[in-house]
Amino acid sequence: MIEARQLSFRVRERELVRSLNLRVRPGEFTAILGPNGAGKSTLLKLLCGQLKPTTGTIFFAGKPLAEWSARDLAKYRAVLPQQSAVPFDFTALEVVLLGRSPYGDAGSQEGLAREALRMTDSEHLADRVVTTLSGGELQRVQFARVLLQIGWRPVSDGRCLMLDEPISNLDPAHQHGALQVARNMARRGVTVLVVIHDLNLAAQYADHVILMKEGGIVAEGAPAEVMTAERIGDVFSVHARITANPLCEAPAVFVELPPR
Ligand SMILES: Nc1ncnc2c1ncn2[C@@H]1O[C@H](COP(=O)(O)OP(=O)(O)OP(=O)(O)O)[C@@H](O)[C@H]1O
Repeated sequence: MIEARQLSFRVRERELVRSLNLRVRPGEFTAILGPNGAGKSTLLKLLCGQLKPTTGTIFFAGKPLAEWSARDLAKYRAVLPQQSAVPFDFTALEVVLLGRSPYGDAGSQEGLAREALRMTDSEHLADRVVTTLSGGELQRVQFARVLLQIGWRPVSDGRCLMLDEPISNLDPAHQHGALQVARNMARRGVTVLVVIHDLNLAAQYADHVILMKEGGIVAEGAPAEVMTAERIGDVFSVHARITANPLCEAPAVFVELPPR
């Protein structure tokens, strides 16, 4: 469970996140949506502790973030940033094993690391040097690393998986594969928070969506409640139409640019 109260982040005179209050619940897949520059990544960086808020407090499992030790925090929440630094010359398996660093047992967890790679359809990449991987392959390997960090056994402590655009480099099959894994993690009790640009995939996989604009939350709730044509049109500066997705019980969003 993640909670933020009166969260703000200011750089010089600009408020990138403005007085946000939010709760991200365990057992749910929560998607953060919004246009470029809305503050989604900044919010995620604040929530995971990478940035220090200008005002406000963040709680993990009811305890203020400032009171968590770095090691306990690393066991409680795993973060996949938009761009992860690639350790020079590491193999994919070694990168995934970095997910066990907080536990100090990477040497004995090769089997689990291979399972994490399997979950992201990347087991065949295990012995490849990561600097030679394609963008999508590397993104799947990094996803496997955070899966190993948080684990996939059912949990009752609401530990968190925080993913910033985890499917930006993936083909459609792997996009669905990664989002299915994230949803399955939520079903096992994990608090799953995902920044995502694809409105239709968000509608299909998220239990709860948070729609951001200019550093604030415009609306949040179930996808069908939040993703109205008027709201999507306003937030993204487009003409939007919403219909039923023929493949599942989710809204399907179509947009075009308004005439100039
Ligand atoms: N350190 C900084 N100094 C000044 N401006 C910043 C800083 N960090 C972020 N910004 C600005 O704050 C705004 C929000 O950035 P953020 O990365 O959170 O947006 P985002 O919603 O994740 O966008 P995108 O969809 O493009 O990834 C942007 O306009 C960005 O240029």
